[in-house]
Amino acid sequence: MELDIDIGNSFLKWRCRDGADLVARGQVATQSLAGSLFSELSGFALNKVRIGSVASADVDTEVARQLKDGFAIEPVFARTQAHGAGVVNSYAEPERMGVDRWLAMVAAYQVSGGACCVVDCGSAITVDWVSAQGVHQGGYIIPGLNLMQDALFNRTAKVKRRDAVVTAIEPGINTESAVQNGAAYVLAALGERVARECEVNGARLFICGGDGALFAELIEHVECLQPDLVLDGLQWVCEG
Ligand SMILES: Nc1ncnc2c1ncn2[C@@H]1O[C@H](COP(=O)(O)OP(=O)(O)OP(=O)(O)O)[C@@H](O)[C@H]1O
Ligand SMILES: CC(C)(CO)[C@@H](O)C(=O)NCCC(=O)O
Ligand SMILES: [K+]
Repeated sequence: MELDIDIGNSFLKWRCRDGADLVARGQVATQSLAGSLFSELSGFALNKVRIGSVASADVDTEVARQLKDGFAIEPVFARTQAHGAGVVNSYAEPERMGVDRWLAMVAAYQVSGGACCVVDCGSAITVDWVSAQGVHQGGYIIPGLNLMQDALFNRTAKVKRRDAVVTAIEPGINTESAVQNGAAYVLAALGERVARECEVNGARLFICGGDGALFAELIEHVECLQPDLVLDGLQWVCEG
């Protein structure tokens, strides 16, 4: 059985498979990893554990410790490459690129076999462009929906966080809805631009991340949702 783990700044996501069959999956806040992370898997024999992490070294150490104690296995940590699985990185210092971006790009290119764009709507929103030849054209790193709102709550005197409202795209009629819908509006505008550029460039769009479903709905491209893109990339980057 193989366990794949994607550790982001907000959440750790994991998926355990036996061949092509899904055994179990889960998600836990990155801030609260103490305790037992993979209790559903206790008693199972894990043959392989692959991790892609953009969290702190302390977080990685804690996850590795739990895997060693619970399953007597050493995980393989994926690293961002200069090139691999048909994709060439644009960074002069590839190790500085978040491995989640690299994993998602590699998985997207493996699926599309042509030009593609990955939008990962997590703690941060990242947009990455890959050419038909697999060359990374570059990307964008943008504060995610929560971070956009936190910036306002933390850096203004009168915009205060109160109860969250249901996110919608309409102009807000109080502070809460103006802030929350403002973030959704930015996301929708970004999405419209990305979708247009995908059409012009003949690039296939891939959407993932905690706010990926919202993003896909806002731009009416739910067929582009690939929630496991980062996890999917692990098999290529750890074995390619
Ligand atoms: N139940 C939820 N609780 C908290 N955030 C949520 C929830 N559902 C969706 N989100 C959104 O999902 C985002 C986190 O998504 P995701 O798990 O993909 O991020 P991450 O991989 O941890 O982040 P990153 O890779 O950018 O460090 C949050 O910023 C928030 O906007
Ligand atoms: C941008 C995030 C936080 C998105 O998860 C992650 O990919 C990261 O920490 N990247 C490092 C900086 C970079 O990718 O250039
Ligand atoms: K992520």
